Amino acid sequence: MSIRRPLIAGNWKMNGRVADGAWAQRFRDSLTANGTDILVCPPATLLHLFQGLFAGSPVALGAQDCSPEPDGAYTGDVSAGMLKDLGCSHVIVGHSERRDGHGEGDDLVRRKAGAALREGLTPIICIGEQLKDREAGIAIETVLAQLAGSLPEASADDVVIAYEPVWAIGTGRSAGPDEAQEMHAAIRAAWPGDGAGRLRILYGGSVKPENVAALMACPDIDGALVGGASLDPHVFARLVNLSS
Ligand SMILES: O=C(CO)COP(=O)(O)O
Repeated sequence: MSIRRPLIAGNWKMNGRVADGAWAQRFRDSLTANGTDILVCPPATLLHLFQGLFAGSPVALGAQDCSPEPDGAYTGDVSAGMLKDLGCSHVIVGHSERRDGHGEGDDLVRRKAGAALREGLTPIICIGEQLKDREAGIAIETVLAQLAGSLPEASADDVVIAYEPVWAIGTGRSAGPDEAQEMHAAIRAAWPGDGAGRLRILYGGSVKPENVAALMACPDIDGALVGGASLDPHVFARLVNLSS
């Protein structure tokens, strides 16, 4: 069991319509009181709607990506300041679906995280190895190299790290608690400077109500970044309720 306050974050990815606003009330109605921080990251198109729906609730709002630049002539991009304006407290950066699908590298991820920090947002910096890296026995060094390249200068209180092994995302094949714990401990040990004990490290990749408790029982797993299982309000609430 982690000594840090748990954080469960839902990443809706490119899913959701305005008509899904009813999700918020169903989710809130299914939550039981507990000591877990809760974050929902809908697509950018729904942030304004969900800002209103989560007002006065324990559910925080996050975005799935941001520009590394401040406002300006960047067609199609969304700045960290715009996300702050919509009530976001967090933003995911460096998700593997952006690294692999959009060619984003560590340097860009670090600049995005820096832009988030400058606006007072908490970046959730995603790192994780491919299956070929794990099979080659270089999972830990691969992930620690990503961490070193993706991390802006920051206090451990101001960022969240999400370890998401690419082979576990959307596959139904979660890392086992021992595999995940080993990586989380390595990430914490590699944290530069002091404050490593305060750093929150989330696990992501096929987290479900059925496996969340075993993952959360690990000392260095402080929460989860949840994709598919966050789309159903009752399933996600059950997962949150089981996390602390
Ligand atoms: O990518 C993820 C969260 O960011 C994990 O997705 P799944 O939970 O659908 O495997």
